[in-house]
Amino acid sequence: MTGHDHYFTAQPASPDERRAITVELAGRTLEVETAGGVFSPDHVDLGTQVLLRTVPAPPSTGDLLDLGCGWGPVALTLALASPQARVWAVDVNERALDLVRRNAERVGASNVVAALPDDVPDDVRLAALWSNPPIRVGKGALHALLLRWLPRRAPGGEAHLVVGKNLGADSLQRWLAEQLGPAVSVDRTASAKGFRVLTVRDS
Ligand SMILES: C[S@@+](CC[C@H](N)C(=O)[O-])C[C@H]1O[C@@H](n2cnc3c(N)ncnc32)[C@H](O)[C@@H]1O
Repeated sequence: MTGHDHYFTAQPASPDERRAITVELAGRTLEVETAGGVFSPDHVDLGTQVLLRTVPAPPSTGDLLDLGCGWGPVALTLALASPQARVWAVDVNERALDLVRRNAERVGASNVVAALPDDVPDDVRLAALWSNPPIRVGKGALHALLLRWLPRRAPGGEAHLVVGKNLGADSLQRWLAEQLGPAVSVDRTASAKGFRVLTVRDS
């Protein structure tokens, strides 16, 4: 991928090159489809693994969000863990949305809704938000993204974000705490393999 072909563009220029990989998600061995031009196409990213291994089980019902779904490891985990919930798999990359749709069908997760950010109805309130967010879009865009979605938590809804220690996890934690104010806490709930999980919830 070149500097002009990021995985976070709507239509990546790099060859689609579909491939099947075998992954462990939600305690199951699954074959999923990935492609060039999406994030971490050959394996479940290490940061994503830290998120999935350390965060407690998601709520069993309500609207759950995987913010920046890529080919779908987080959304598929949420959907298989909580088959009664509705799982929004959101990304700006249309190739990623195509893959997550196909992967949900492959693993029998009929509760995944793949959507562009603007296609999630405004009245959806999130019982949980899990994300390996797109740090590489730059600080301004990342901050805007988080301030767009974190306030959409339902009362009691928790957000879990995995961020590399070297990619500004600690400064992001401080910034979120300042922005979100005293009604919300931003805690470091896990630290492993060079990643931190930040949890945002009502104080
Ligand atoms: C670090 S990757 C994580 C992908 C996937 N969740 C995983 O764990 O493999 C971040 C994702 O966020 C997406 N993204 C970038 N900007 C976004 C935005 N404004 N809204 C939603 N998703 C975005 C990227 O396209 C990318 O797929």
